[in-house]
Amino acid sequence: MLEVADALAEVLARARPRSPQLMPLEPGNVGGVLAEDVTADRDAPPFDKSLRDGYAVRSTDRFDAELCVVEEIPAGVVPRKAIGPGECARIYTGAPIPAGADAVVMQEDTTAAGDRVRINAAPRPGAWVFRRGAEMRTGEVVVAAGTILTPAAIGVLVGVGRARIETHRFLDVGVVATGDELVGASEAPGPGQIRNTNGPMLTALACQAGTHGCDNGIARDTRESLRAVIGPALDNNNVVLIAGGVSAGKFDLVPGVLAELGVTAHFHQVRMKPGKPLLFGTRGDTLVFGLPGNPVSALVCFELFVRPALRKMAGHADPGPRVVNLPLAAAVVESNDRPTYRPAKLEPAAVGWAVRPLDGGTAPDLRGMAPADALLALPAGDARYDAGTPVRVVLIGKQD
Ligand SMILES: Nc1nc2c(c(=O)[nH]1)N[C@H]1C(S)=C(S)[C@@H](COP(=O)(O)OP(=O)(O)OC[C@H]3O[C@@H](n4cnc5c(N)ncnc54)[C@H](O)[C@@H]3O)O[C@H]1N2
Ligand code: MOO
Repeated sequence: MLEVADALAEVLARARPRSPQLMPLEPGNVGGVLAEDVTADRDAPPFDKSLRDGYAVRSTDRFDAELCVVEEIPAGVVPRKAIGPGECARIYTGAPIPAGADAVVMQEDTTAAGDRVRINAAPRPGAWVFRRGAEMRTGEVVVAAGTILTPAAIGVLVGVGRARIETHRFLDVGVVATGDELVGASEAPGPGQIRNTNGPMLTALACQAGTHGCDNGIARDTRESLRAVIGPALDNNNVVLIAGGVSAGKFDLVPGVLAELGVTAHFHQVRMKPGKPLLFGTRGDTLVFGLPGNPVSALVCFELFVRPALRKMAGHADPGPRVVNLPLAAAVVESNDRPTYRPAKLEPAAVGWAVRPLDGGTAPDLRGMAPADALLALPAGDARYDAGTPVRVVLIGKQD
């Protein structure tokens, strides 16, 4: 059986970044990855700019007498007069500094008297002036290829006049839930039935990972039904997530149906708990994950294998998962023959952060997983970990 690290390497080796595409720059690009170097089309700020409401002055002036206010300069207005000795201009935040002036005195540090003003605190040269080009110079690369499109990066791109950018193509991710026992959210489960939580949950995970996640509904535990739902999902998506029907039972038909549909399986089973039955395959460039049906197992497999694959395909240099060492906020007792992942929550500690194990969250217990923002990654074996012990923690959900 494959170890988690080897299984992840196998997945990542087959998850190739998507080709770049010119796209309209929109707020919805947030979380994507820029695929080109973007340069500044002009200096920013484009002129020496006031950072305060106050008076533009000559820092070398004498401030023992009142200065004469020769002009008022709101933001958006071009100054017309140069400031000479004994003169100043009324100026507002964002307005261009007039010629001759080299500093701004905040209005709180002045006493106005008609068209004259007394400066109560002499400024240093350059005080409250944001120099032309201090943020960026014309032609300079301001957002490099590979940069994650944070809201601020989107603002910078808009600031240099970009209406379109090259980014990696969005991924289409199709989700298929399998099982005769499943009914939809609005239906009342009959005897032996449960609601389909995996479909919506995995679709939400795919959307959270910045893809077009699409819930393709429920396939029943027959070859015909599985083929009818999984076949089109394979045709129409870059990644297909199938939940359930991948372990050892008589009705676990997914591996056989995937083979019939032309999917090559690269591994089936990983030494981990939960999530052991995970199947990974490909058909052409399409990645296929046969996720275990237990909802927590499906979620853990998504975080450890699917999210990194989606990140790599979307152009992220670091596919993750992000693993940190943190002290436990409470003791944990674990006994297992496989490396184990348990739901946990990060919390501030006296110094830095700690990780608190959550109750429940075993393979079928999705409720216990719902508040988690991390997984404790505990090695196989019997052990008690006291509060304060550093443990490996996998951060889950959206990281950037
Ligand atoms: N003899 C063995 N039995 C099992 C093994 C094994 O190795 N040998 N593995 C166990 C492990 S570990 C897991 S995890 C499960 C996974 O089984 P499957 O992937 O085949 O999933 P199912 O049997 O279809 O379902 C398991 C469980 O999850 C519920 N389920 C399924 N789909 C959904 C859904 N969309 N929403 C909510 N809940 C769902 C299903 O009703 C079952 O209770 O197998 C163990 N068995
Ligand atoms: O390993 Mo399974 O995924 O525990 O329930």
